[in-house]
Amino acid sequence: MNIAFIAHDRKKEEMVNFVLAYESVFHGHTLYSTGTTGTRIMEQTNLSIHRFMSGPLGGDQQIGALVAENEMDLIIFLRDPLMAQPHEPDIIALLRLCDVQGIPVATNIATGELLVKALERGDFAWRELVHKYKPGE
Ligand SMILES: O=C(CO)COP(=O)(O)O
Repeated sequence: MNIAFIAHDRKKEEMVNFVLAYESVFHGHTLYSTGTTGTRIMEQTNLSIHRFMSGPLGGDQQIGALVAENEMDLIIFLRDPLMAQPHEPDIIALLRLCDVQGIPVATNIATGELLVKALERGDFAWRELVHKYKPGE
């Protein structure tokens, strides 16, 4: 599965702890992130992550491009609901595209945990079919 991690600054520690807790589940998947989030996770885990640009510089949009192509299977996006972000339009656009494609996206740790347990259980197998039967391929 293609999985993306994104966390706003005051949520980065929570993200690192979350990924550490489920590191064994994430091994074997293809991992993506925005720039700083990925750096922080890689510093503290043994996971290899493809890092896009930092969020304010376009990283959310780069992940959004994969969502638009229906390539992303799961997104954990720990947003900071108490701080305005300069790139708020990019964030809204990413979440909109997730709704367009029906991509599971967690915006807080509680939902993230449920989705990772579902991933572990094999509940995401339907996404294999999405990849297999993509229109035009
Ligand atoms: O701003 C972000 C998401 O909107 C996250 O970007 P960074 O991971 O580069 O901090």
